[in-house]
Amino acid sequence: MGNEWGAVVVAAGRGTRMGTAESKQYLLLRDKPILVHTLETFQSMAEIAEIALVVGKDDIGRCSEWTSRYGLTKVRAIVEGGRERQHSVMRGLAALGTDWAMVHDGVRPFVRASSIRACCAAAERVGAAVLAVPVKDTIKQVGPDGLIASTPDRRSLWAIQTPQAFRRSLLQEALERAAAEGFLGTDDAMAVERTGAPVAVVEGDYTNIKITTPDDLAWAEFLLNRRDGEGNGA
Ligand SMILES: Nc1ccn([C@@H]2O[C@H](COP(=O)(O)OP(=O)(O)OP(=O)(O)O)[C@@H](O)[C@H]2O)c(=O)n1
Ligand SMILES: C[C@](O)(CO)[C@H](O)COP(=O)(O)O
Repeated sequence: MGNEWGAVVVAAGRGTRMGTAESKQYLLLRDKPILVHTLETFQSMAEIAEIALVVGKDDIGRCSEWTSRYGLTKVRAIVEGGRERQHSVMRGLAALGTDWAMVHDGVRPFVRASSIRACCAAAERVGAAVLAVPVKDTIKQVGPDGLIASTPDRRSLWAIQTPQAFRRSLLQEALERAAAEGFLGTDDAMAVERTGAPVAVVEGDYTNIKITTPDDLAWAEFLLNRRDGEGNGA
């Protein structure tokens, strides 16, 4: 990781699967909102020059207040998100000034600094890289009839996480092309993959969970206590 990096942290989702009145990225994990835990890891890394935070329009005010309260000086822009995650990423990217950009979910507070570094280093070699872990379960493709259609070879299956790291121009052009062609991906790499450019997969770890459903909150408390005993992997 030899270049200066910017990070887009997307947190403009509504958290419908969590089912809480408060959006999940603002739920307290011990003493601080989940989003603040996430931002602190990026803030702490010398290689990261700036952060573009993407949130809902009505949350810009409180996020701005938190950046002061928690010393998140690298948050250079807080921008309003879009309808889908991909739209939010595009808006965040437009607010970054660096030639290298990574995208991270605001609801993945347990990513390790060492994993971020490994992902960015791979992107510097290949142009694009994502963090991921090998799947542990057997995965089936299931048809609309509820019957198994196929069983892909597990050795080639990885569960994809964030951050996803890119030469900024590569991601920007890929996202613009996806938008022009009406393509919506569930992660950032998908836009790049469809241009034919290579994307490296970097093994991360299973604790980099995306807080998605209520069960994940108990797991998050456990991981936070454990991390306090270990440091954040810097
Ligand atoms: N229009 C959107 C949708 C999602 N996200 C962000 O993308 C990340 C991953 O999305 P997900 O876990 O699916 O979050 P939500 O969309 O909030 O959840 P749900 O799908 O349950 O509504 C989250 O940090 C979320 O805030 C975003 O910035 N803009
Ligand atoms: C980008 C991502 O976190 C990779 O696992 C995931 O695809 C986001 O998907 P979601 O549908 O927004 O949860």
